[in-house]
Amino acid sequence: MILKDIHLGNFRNYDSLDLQFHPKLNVFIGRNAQGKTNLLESIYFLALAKSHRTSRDKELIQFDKEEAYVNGNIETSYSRLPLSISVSKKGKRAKVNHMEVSKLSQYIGHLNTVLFAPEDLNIVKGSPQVRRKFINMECGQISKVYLSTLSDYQKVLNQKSQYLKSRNVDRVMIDVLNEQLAKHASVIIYKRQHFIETIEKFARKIHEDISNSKESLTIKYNPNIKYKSTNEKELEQEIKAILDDSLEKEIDRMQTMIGPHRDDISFHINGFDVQTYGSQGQQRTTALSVKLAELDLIYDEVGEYPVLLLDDVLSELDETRQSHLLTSIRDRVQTFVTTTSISDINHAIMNDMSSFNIDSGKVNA
Ligand SMILES: Nc1ncnc2c1ncn2[C@@H]1O[C@H](COP(=O)(O)OP(=O)(O)OP(=O)(O)O)[C@@H](O)[C@H]1O
Repeated sequence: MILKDIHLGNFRNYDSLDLQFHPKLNVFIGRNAQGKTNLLESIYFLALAKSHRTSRDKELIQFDKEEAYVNGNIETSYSRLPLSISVSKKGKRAKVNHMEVSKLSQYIGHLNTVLFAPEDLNIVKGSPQVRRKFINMECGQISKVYLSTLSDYQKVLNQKSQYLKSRNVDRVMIDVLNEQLAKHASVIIYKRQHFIETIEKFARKIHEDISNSKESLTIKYNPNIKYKSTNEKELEQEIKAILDDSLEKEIDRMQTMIGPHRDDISFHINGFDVQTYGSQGQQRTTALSVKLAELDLIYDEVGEYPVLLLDDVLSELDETRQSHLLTSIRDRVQTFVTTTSISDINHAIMNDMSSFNIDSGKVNA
């Protein structure tokens, strides 16, 4: 999938902008606060009808203007499609092939993107909560069953928490809730395990490419419930038994203590834990590889690679890693990358890409 061009109007610090893109690599170069991330954000907005930086759409509209819009043409192996999205005080309007759609769900999904932003480093460095959120989002994208089971699990878990906080704990009720929790937990654990195996396969290959085969990445699932079962039905019974065993402790502490809401994953390079022992560059490469594995997941799902948006990743990687990243990815995936300096880009790559110099919301191609 390729984004051929884009047209912005009153979007952030861009009054009006028309750009034609390179099918492989596009580099947005500029000093701080000139509009590089704004441009990536506009592509993200064109794809998903929302920003990756803010939940308040109004921030996208240029100061003192009424409406912001982004238009673009995408090309897949079998079609060419104009997309258009705008935001004003009245809300958002989206068009596919010049036809307005009544629901944004009819709009989203035509342009697929994967974005890597500096805060994605938290997948490696952050708390288990950040990693669970990452797994939930990724698993949810490829499995509707996962999403609905997770939501059911959370509802029952909240109910159980309420019961555990009451003075006279209703054990019969908790037993019923534990049965439901065991059923949902077994599905969640199985899906997570499968997802982590899949993502590890892709991420390991990407990490190997970026590190020039010097590092071998593994991803370990660390479920909170240490189970032995080898199928989902057995697992459900095993979880129920574990929950029964923990009941007295949970009543004592007045909180739920066991289950996939306390799961985590860990990343290892050549056997060592990246969060504890990895250098900045290794942590960044790991986060990048894990996030870029999404490219392959989407390819498996829809048969086309999404476009890749890389915000401010080059400065943290040495020249070898940068050039391996850009050369291994751009032949498969149209890539957009921001950087403060052209010297960050390897010379061999510069012959086959487009660069855009960005200065106060103006662009020189
Ligand atoms: N709604 C808006 N209207 C006008 N200008 C805006 C709006 N929102 C942000 N800006 C301006 O956009 C600029 C920031 O752009 P952006 O975040 O793209 O920077 P950048 O080039 O990626 O910088 P850095 O290298 O520091 O990350 C700031 O000057 C900010 O004032």
